[in-house]
Amino acid sequence: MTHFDLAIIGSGSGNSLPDERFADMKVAILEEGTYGGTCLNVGCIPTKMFVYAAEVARTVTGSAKYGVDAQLEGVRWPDIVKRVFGRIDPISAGGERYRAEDSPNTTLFRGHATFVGPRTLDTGTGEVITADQVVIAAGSRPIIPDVVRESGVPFYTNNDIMRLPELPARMVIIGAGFIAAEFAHVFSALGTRVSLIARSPRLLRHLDEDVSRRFTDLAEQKWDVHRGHAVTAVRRDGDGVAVELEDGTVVSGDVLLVATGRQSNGDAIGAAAGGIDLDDEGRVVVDNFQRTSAESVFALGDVSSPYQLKHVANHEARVVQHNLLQDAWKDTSGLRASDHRFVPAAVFTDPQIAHVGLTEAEAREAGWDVTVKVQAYGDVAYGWAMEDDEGLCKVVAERGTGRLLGAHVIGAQAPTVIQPLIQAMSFGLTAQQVARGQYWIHPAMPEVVENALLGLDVPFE
Ligand SMILES: Cc1cc2nc3c(=O)[nH]c(=O)nc-3n(C[C@H](O)[C@H](O)[C@H](O)COP(=O)(O)OP(=O)(O)OC[C@H]3O[C@@H](n4cnc5c(N)ncnc54)[C@H](O)[C@@H]3O)c2cc1C
Ligand SMILES: NC(=O)c1ccc[n+]([C@@H]2O[C@H](COP(=O)([O-])OP(=O)(O)OC[C@H]3O[C@@H](n4cnc5c(N)ncnc54)[C@H](O)[C@@H]3O)[C@@H](O)[C@H]2O)c1
Repeated sequence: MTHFDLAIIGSGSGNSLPDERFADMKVAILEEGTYGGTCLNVGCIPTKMFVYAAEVARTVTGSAKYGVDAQLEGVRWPDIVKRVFGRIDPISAGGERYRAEDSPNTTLFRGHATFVGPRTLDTGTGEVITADQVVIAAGSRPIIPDVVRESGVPFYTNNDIMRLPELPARMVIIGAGFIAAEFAHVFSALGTRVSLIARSPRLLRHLDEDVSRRFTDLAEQKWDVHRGHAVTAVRRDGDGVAVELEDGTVVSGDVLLVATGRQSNGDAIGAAAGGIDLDDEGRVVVDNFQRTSAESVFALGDVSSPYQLKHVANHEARVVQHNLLQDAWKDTSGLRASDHRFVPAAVFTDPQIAHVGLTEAEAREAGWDVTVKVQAYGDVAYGWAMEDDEGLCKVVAERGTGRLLGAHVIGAQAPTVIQPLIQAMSFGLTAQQVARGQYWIHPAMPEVVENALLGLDVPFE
């Protein structure tokens, strides 16, 4: 049985752990799927490359209101796919080569890893290994509702939808969260008729209600949206698929995309044998230092985090990287802790959406004396330039003190527009300090943030 200093399950965020500080350690990386994990291969990066192409198409189809007449003559789907994966696949292959062939201290095991004892792993390749320290970075996988799985009808997830050989004429999407909203935008903008099935009355229902409502209204103008009903049956319909809802509606399409949430892979790593506790949802339980219940075993990213976001996985990886080099179970004084106070997220749909902190409802529920300002993109100069009648920036703060509690943006470049508010919250700046303690470039889009802050019920000089 080979012994390692460090074993890492998962080559997504786990791949970034061994840097020059680990050069003297004997490291094992265990990966069962495509090297580089979700974000690189089937998540953030390819989706945003498709989103960019979709936005180029939308710019053309929406140009007339600026007095520019243009027509979208066609979309070369195979070329779009080639552009995306022509860039990504070599990165994955290069990363794998680097670890497998060019890193003398690293051994790559290509199989499904499971704990068979404390810090003892069956690599899924016929070999069992032990390690002084283990990092579980095993990520998450799509949840497939029984009604879909048991139907036997072919369906796609984010794992394969981006490699369709041709652009489908009609697509049915089950789900109304991040992935559904992003792919609905991509395929619709490129010419597919998109039907979206939401079991809740609002799309992206976890977001602030003003944003979720605005998004739902706009989505209904572009897509065939069915809200508030569960799926009761899924069946083949010629070469395509028919999805039946509890109110009797039948929604048909050529392909079915399932986007109904993601489940931690913590349930598939033999956690009990490794002495690793899981929570009720199958996530690996970790403390602030990313330590699991098993001594010398850390976890990070989707396998243990409720956030399921790459910037969170990256942050936790930096924490684990530091803590691996300390005596983490004997002395916590030198350890780093993860900071989950203000985790932002963005949905790269149409329009883009970004948020950080509490929704208005959450802030009121938590007992804050809340002041809120909703500022329309269309009320600032850059919004005029864009003829924008969709976007808004909502800021939630404590009345009087100006303590920032949350920010919610829907509109062009929302993930960029919101960044000053993420920064302000992270560094403890008040609404007054952010609004009046700096210049805001005129007439740039962030003026929508400045005006939202100035509209709060807090004292400005
Ligand atoms: C379609 C989509 C779009 C997304 N877009 C964004 C975005 O725009 N911004 C953002 O912040 N986040 C986004 N995310 C979320 C982001 O991709 C994840 O939060 C992030 O990739 C998680 O990283 P990780 O390292 O925890 O897991 P992963 O990257 O999933 O890595 C886990 C690896 O472990 C391997 N593995 C699992 N179990 C085992 C085992 N037992 N043995 C061996 N190997 C194993 C898997 O094959 C995988 O390669 C998106 C996700 C999806 C699905
Ligand atoms: N831009 C980004 O940062 C980004 C993009 C994509 C994914 N992600 C991450 O990946 C995670 C997973 O994305 P997702 O969209 O699959 O999950 P999600 O949690 O965002 O949305 C799941 C959706 O599926 C619905 N749903 C669940 N079970 C259902 C069922 N049985 N029938 C019908 N509808 C059902 C839910 O009501 C919800 O609308 C996200 O939560 C996010 O953390 C992030």
